[in-house]
Amino acid sequence: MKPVYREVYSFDKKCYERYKLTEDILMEHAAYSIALEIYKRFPKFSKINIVAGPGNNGADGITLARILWGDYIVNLYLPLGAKSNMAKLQLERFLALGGKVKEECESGDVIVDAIFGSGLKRDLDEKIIGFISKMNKAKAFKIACDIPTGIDDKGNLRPVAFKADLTVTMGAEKLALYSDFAKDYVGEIIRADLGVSFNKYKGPTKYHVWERGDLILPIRTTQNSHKKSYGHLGVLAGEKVGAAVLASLAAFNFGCGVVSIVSHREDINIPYEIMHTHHIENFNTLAFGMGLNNHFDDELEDILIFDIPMVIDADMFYKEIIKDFLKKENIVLTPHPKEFASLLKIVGMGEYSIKEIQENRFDLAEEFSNKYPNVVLLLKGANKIIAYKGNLHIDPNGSVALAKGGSGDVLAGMIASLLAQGWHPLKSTIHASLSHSIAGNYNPNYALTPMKLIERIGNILPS
Ligand SMILES: NC(=O)C1=CN([C@@H]2O[C@H](COP(=O)(O)OP(=O)(O)OC[C@H]3O[C@@H](n4cnc5c(N)ncnc54)[C@H](O)[C@@H]3O)[C@@H](O)[C@H]2O)[C@@H](O)CC1
Ligand SMILES: [K+]
Repeated sequence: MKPVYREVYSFDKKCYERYKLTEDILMEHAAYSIALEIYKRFPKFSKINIVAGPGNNGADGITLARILWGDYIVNLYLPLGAKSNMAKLQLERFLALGGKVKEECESGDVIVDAIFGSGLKRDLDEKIIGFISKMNKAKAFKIACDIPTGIDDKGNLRPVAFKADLTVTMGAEKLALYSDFAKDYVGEIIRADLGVSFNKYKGPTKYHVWERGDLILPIRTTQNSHKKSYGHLGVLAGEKVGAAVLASLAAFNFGCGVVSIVSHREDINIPYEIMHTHHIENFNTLAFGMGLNNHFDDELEDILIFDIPMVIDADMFYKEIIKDFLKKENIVLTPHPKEFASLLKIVGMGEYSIKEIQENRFDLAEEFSNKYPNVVLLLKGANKIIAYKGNLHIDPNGSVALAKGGSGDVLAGMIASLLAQGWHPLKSTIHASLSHSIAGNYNPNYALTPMKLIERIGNILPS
């Protein structure tokens, strides 16, 4: 698990005021850390094109040009000139070394984007959009300095962005790098230290990114146990029975001891390993909402009274009674953006389009979590956001292979499975999400079906 931040200005300030470092020292480290990646990856005299902007992101780029000059063929471009004091100073140093500023773009082995960083405040103008589109089309390895130009501090595109293979981010990782929009632009992310260790640089945060190595699986450790030691999950099946079947199979494959489908219908096909009942019985966990429609509407009041963990999904986010479930403990919600919009409307937190939800995912998830601190919210997306007690946990490990009907039912089943096995709701949600993401990295990425995904849950290797 690694910490990420909305902004790092306060940490830079700490470096200046408390640690007595200067902007010059920080910048030297910033540029050197990009140089190091180039030295590691490209032979001397490769052609490095650096496009630098007018501010200090640009100044990082000009500093890099100076460091590489003599070892590489360096082409420096300044489409907007050098305006900040540091940019001017770095340019002076570069020119003193014999460096030249180029006018016409040339092809190269590497393109470094140092146009705008954390100072991006408004949409890019036509000139820069043209530049970025040319840079994106170039057949070169693409490195973004701090953050790809065009991604703002919320992680939104303004309106286009540099498409990096590698982002070297300065000081600490920014939350914006983990927005759904940023996922196609950041490439590999490397953090650069700026003259003090990360431990001395960083501060407390409410934002955490979870990595593959953090995964905990429900490995059984006690031989003297039986099926009920691993919980009995009930999944309510409504109109679309398939959704409940997928959730049930996922839960069973992820370690739950017994899984039952509750359905009022007789005529449904249920896999052999899943039990079938007509009534809610002695379950220790319940999952419902997927494919439900109005099938259990008369019983939701009774379900409210059960004091067991519950995973609530899909159709439940369109029902007023959801408000009462939010008052309970041990509740996990798993909406996709459209369902989240409906949920926010029902609880009186505003009316949002799906686009607005996506542009404000972090803010809205955090706001919801502050209002309902005891509920675990998992907001689906390219990078899943898990919110609990006002903290955000981000799972960026998933892939586009998961963008398919049924993936969400599998995820809900996996979370319910860990709840049934006695795990805390937050821990259940984080590790089910990570497992879902890891199992969902599939080649070819168009061919992952929910049944294959369920099969793969059983093949994740413990780290
Ligand atoms: N503060 C520090 O101590 C350090 C800063 N560093 C670098 O400095 C960067 C931040 O520098 P700046 O604050 O100068 O900001 P930028 O270099 O990102 O932006 C420069 C200026 O461009 C203007 N601008 C914003 N959006 C624009 C748009 N769409 N079109 C045209 N102009 C626009 C703004 O006036 C802004 O101040 C970081 O991203 C990082 O790369 C690093 O050198 C490390 C140390
Ligand atoms: K940049």
